Amino acid sequence: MTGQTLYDKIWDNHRVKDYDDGSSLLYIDRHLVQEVSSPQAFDGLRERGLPLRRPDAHVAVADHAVPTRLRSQHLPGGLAGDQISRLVRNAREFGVPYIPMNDRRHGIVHVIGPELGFTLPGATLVCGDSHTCTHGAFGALAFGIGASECETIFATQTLRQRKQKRMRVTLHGRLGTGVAVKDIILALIAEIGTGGGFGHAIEFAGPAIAELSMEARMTLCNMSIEAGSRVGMVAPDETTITYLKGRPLAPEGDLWMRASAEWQDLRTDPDAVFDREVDLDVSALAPHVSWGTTPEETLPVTATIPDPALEQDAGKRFRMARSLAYMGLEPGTRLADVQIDRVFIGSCTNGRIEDLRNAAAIVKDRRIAGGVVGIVVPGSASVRLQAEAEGLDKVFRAAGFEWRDSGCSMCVAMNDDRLAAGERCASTSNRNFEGRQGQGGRTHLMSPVMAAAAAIAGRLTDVRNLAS
Ligand SMILES: CC(C)[C@H](C(=O)O)[C@@H](O)C(=O)O
Ligand code: SF4
Repeated sequence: MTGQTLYDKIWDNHRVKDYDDGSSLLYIDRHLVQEVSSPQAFDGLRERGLPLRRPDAHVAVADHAVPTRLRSQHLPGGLAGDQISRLVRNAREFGVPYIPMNDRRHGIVHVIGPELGFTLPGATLVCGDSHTCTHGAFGALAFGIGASECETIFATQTLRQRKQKRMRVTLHGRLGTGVAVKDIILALIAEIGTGGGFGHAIEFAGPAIAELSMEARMTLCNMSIEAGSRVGMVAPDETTITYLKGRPLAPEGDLWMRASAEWQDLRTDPDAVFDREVDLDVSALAPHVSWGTTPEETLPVTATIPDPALEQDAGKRFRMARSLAYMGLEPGTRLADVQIDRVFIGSCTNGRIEDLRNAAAIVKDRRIAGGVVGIVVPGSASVRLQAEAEGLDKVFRAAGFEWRDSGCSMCVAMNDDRLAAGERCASTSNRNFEGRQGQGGRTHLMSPVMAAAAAIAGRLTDVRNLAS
């Protein structure tokens, strides 16, 4: 028998029973609950008169709909306000631990799970949100689920799942100056496509991973879903254990000693076989920006906008032309000549402390270009407070950025922060489809340092020309 992968091991540890059709019932250790995907699940429980199987296995927080501008005690109006107040009511009624909007622990689900030590290696963790793959950075088996599945978890703490195929992405080499882990994942998606990881659980491995911080690993795993894979994981190591030690919900004392020793051994066996292997040398990577309306439509910032007329594949040609029309771009234009109106630094992809430190280092003692509006939205209150303690808020403000409260903000047009039609945004988020940041809004995905550089230049620009 060949060895097992990290994914196989966690899967087996949580398998309650197998079904004839090849699927299995998995025990789910943790469930994060947000305001957009949970109302239906709570309604379902109410209708069926079911209690929660394990209230302590859940944490609820409102992140998509919360306002980020000078938050007061008041809820926003409309759908956003309704979603938040429903979550508050549901959490109270069903006994789910709830983190209020103005709490020091508030933030985007995928930022606070790790911060609280709610996300742990070897655990199964789910959330009614596709970017739940972020938590795989800790060596957890984490994936997004649908609203009806949230109800199943609430009621039974189990979920019937079909096992994914195994895929390993091995990263070699060292990132150059000004090149970020966001560039790795954008380059990977450009290469394998938005369907490249479909049906597979990705494990990111290789020498380049060992050097990455937890923040960077989370950025990488966060965008696995943009490559079509619901699962992206990294085996736990010293970096993981150092990050988790002393977190509010992490084990303590003897339990910590035992758990951390087990986590050290939680890795893919050397003789394990993957269904698909991809290798990427990160040393030669340039900073990337997306030019189209899928994360796959991404190029090095040094490139020019591609010409659909040169594309052989008819379907692809059509999609490219459509993307360019929506984005208001002409083939042959240098990416570095594309003017921008807005800059968004934040989201569960790049709203962590390291992201803000890196972006602040670029904007320090510089000014945002005239006419550009930039907002910095920490992924959590804890990130905001840490950044403020380090004076990063002052650096951003002095450069002309708005400094906001935690939330999903302009990553998704479900709150007050959104683009107007035709506005072009340099964004550190993860999705760029039509209307994602507001109807008619145009998104260019990039790393925090690239977004910071774009703010200063007033156009897409190669951060390596700014960094001194
Ligand atoms: C609204 C929510 C359920 C959605 C998701 O599933 O990911 C959102 O977070 C997103 O990033 O598109
Ligand atoms: S920050 Fe964006 S990607 Fe992340 S959970 Fe919120 S809306 Fe989804």
